[in-house]
Amino acid sequence: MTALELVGIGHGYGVGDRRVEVLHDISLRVEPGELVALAGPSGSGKSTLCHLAAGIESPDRGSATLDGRPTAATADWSLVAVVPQQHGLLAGLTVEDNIALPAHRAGVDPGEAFARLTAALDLTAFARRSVLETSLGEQQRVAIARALILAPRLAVLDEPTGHQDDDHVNQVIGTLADAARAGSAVLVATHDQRVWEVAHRVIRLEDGRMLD
Ligand SMILES: Nc1ncnc2c1ncn2[C@@H]1O[C@H](COP(=O)(O)OP(=O)(O)OP(=O)(O)O)[C@@H](O)[C@H]1O
Repeated sequence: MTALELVGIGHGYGVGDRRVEVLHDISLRVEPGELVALAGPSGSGKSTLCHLAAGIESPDRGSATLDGRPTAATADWSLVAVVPQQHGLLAGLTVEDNIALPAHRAGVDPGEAFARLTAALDLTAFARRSVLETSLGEQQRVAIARALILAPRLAVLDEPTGHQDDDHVNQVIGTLADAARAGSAVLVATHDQRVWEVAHRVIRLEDGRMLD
């Protein structure tokens, strides 16, 4: 069964003279176990499509569904987990509390997944530190670990290698590939060719339209 299904998506911002149409007639499926990369120039609409796919916003036209339900109605990290460009971490919490938050909210023991993800993403050494005392690259990996801790049905990640050096890029890519192998549908907006190379498919956007 298709996990994520986007059908005829159109979306824009603003009203009247200031209205900007950003996405035009986007249809896309991401199956469980599939890693799909979303490529395209700056401003082509990748982040907007991520927001719609993850249900952060509802599309003006068309539909975005996960297992047949609008993603916008899904406030459950085991179904849809997101790594936004700004990471969205809770500044008052430690690294480990940020990562474990979805598990704690769901009443699930973060145990094995927490240990696996913190090791895979090189986060173990400073797990007890406040996220305010970590680098941007470390914060990005914390957000990735948090998104994957409940092995979500759908993970949507916006430029998840953007703040990483080569070694950590490889760790991030390996972690995303593992998540897909474990059955998540993974959608990644990225300029990073190294992510395109491991993706099952690369979808290209230009001026808000999908290229063939
Ligand atoms: N809240 C908003 N209000 C008005 N315009 C917006 C808003 N958010 C995005 N846009 C515009 O929508 C277009 C697509 O933006 P989007 O962030 O989706 O592109 P992107 O492909 O992710 O770019 P980048 O690679 O630079 O992150 C851009 O022209 C942008 O200026």
